[in-house]
Amino acid sequence: MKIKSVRARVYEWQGKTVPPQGNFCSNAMDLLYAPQETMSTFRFHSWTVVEIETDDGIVGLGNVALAPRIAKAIIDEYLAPLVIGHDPWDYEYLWQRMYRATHAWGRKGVTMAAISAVDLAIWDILGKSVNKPVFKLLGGRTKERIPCYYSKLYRTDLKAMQEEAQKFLDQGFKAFKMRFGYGPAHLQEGVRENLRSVEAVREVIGYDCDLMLECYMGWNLEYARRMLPKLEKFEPRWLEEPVIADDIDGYAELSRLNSIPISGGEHEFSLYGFKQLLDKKAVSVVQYDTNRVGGITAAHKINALCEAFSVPVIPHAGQMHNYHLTMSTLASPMAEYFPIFDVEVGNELFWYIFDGEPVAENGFLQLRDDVPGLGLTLKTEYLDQFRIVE
Ligand SMILES: O=C(O)C(=O)C[C@@H](O)CO
Ligand SMILES: [Mg+2]
Repeated sequence: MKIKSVRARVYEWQGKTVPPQGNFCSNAMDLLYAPQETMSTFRFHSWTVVEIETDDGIVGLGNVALAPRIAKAIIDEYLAPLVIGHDPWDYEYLWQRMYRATHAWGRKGVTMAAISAVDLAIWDILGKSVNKPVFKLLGGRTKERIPCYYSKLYRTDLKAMQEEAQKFLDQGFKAFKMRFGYGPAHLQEGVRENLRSVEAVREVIGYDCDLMLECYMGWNLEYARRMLPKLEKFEPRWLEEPVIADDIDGYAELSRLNSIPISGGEHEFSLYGFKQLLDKKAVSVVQYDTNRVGGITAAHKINALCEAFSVPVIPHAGQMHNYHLTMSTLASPMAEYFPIFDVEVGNELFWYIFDGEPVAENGFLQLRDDVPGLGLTLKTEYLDQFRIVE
């Protein structure tokens, strides 16, 4: 079997968009002085879809959601020629070809995300070629089904957040992730607002459920140091990305305080990036995303590393490309789950592009044994609401 063609297309959402409310999520731009801009950078309304076809007619599907037009250009210009004509079963060799050929200017960020998309499509081909779901090629079923946590609860008014939490508590979720709306620029008033929001959500879900707190890199080390003791009483399962991804020493320092488990990794890349995080004991939970970190070839290795460090892997975003690794990895106890909503920030966009994503039931996800590959197909229902860049 040989790879015959690689096609990368960008799906750009043109349909109805719900404007995010309030200070919906702190983020790295918050430390700058123009707050209206900080929110406008926070959108993920397009996606790159990669289809790789083999000479025996199998089509594998991969995807990447970081800087989609740039990712497409990297795939078209650099990565496709490196894999065309090769046997997809030589996936490690192909991965190293892509990684090493782009190493001078790639390594992290959008290049690694583009490599991830090609690698995902290759793994989809492998599964389809032997009629097995990808998780069966990675170690098989380590759990009957995958526990997942509800991930939305953007910072709007507290009543609305409470109603949202109640609705999904009633649907059987036992774990929730909420977003902080405020950071250092919002001074003491923002500190109070942040605490109020956690209190409001805890009031609804109680203390028998897990609660995760997302900063999305919108704090700094000093602010995080001040916030940790104030948050302890709410018993968070983890505090996520309190500082920018490059401040690994900052993560390590916060982790050493032994106050609240610190999580991170959704903006880290490659086996080496995670080795650094683990060596420095920077995080208590690893959150790579397979469509950023280097695809399944890289994520599978990172899982082994995390197992050896006894650090759980709970990938960013959920979605099929991550669920197969979670299912096949004992070190991965749970998945993130973006619920189906109208398009807002864009975390929900994959529901509009793909068919085959499992819907959570009572806080659990199931993968089917009888669907080969990654289990996704392209949806046609919303096609007229996307601009497709060929
Ligand atoms: O789901 C997460 O962990 C994210 O960081 C998603 C991002 O959109 C912030 O909510
Ligand atoms: Mg996050």
